[in-house]
Amino acid sequence: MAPCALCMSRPERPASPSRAILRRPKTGQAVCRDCFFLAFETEVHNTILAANSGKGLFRAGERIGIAASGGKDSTVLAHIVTLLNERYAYGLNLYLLSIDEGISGYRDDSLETVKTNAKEYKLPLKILSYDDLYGGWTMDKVVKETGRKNNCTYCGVFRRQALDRGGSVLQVDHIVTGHNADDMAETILMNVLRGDIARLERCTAITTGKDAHEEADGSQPALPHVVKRSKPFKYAYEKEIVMYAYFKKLTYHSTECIYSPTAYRGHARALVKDLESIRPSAILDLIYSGEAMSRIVRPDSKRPTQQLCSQCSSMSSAPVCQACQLLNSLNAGLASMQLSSKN
Ligand SMILES: Nc1ncnc2c1ncn2[C@@H]1O[C@H](COP(=O)(O)OP(=O)(O)OP(=O)(O)O)[C@@H](O)[C@H]1O
Repeated sequence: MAPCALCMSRPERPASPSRAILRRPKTGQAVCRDCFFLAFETEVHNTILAANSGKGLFRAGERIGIAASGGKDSTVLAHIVTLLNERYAYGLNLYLLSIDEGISGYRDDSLETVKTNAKEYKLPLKILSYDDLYGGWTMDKVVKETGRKNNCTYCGVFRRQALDRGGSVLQVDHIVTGHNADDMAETILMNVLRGDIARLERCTAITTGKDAHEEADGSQPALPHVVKRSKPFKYAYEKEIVMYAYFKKLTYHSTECIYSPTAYRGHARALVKDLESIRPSAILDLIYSGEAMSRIVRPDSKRPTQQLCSQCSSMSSAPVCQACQLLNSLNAGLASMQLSSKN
């Protein structure tokens, strides 16, 4: 390959620049390994600094739970947040938080990877399981009961709540997830295709839950503390995350979930990948379009009032939270009927 484009573009251009060993999927530049690492890390750092209208993603002293599944995205996330926290002295206290959904032959293996990562990065790890949290309803049992059609709905709703509960156990202020630019583009596309424009604000935001329950005068209401969620990889391409993990030789689990993806998300994913192969900027363009559309619809969209779930006391937009509604239908043996009547 040619000389590294980034070495060549430096003001103190080296006499013998390194040879490029890869072409960046995001920019098309041919770069050497070290410049790729630095560019990728710096872009994530810049995303962190610029987030939330320039206020930044983190505050010094925050306790951060890194949602770690053992897959490529969250493994690279744990590596990079640890590295940037040291390099730029963010002053964060980092923890790994994993949810065992009870998917044998998949999550049990990937959690072993998280345990290895916890040792490698010297981070405390907390694992919570659906089995314990949801009265024995592991995903293996849910799938037996409901079939393969709606299983991702159960898993997604349960995981969201499980991460919140894990956040409370660890007393973290903030959970970061490994959702990447491809995930964002997919979700935006799905919401647009469903005509669900009101959801764009939430799905394009880098941080959700932030100050969501703060009163207009700045005082805090009597509701419990809401753990913020952020996506530092919002603009990071999946292909670059994979390359980073590969060239850094990070330990991660590379098997796809045996129950995913759902048909609709699978089609959206395939469409995004097709568009990316024709025009790599399609992923970022979709995100920018989603952000722009969400700014336009924001004045009309009403946020549902938050309250405590009457069953489990977690935050909810309805008297009974979605996780408890799903759990109730499972316990009553009505699971497949209720979800299919909604679809
Ligand atoms: N079981 C889990 N425990 C903790 N965090 C999870 C778990 N599953 C998913 N997450 C978090 O949600 C993010 C997105 O999950 P999803 O299943 O969509 O991702 P993925 O693209 O396969 O990510 P990864 O490569 O990190 O597994 C993950 O990067 C991780 O931060």
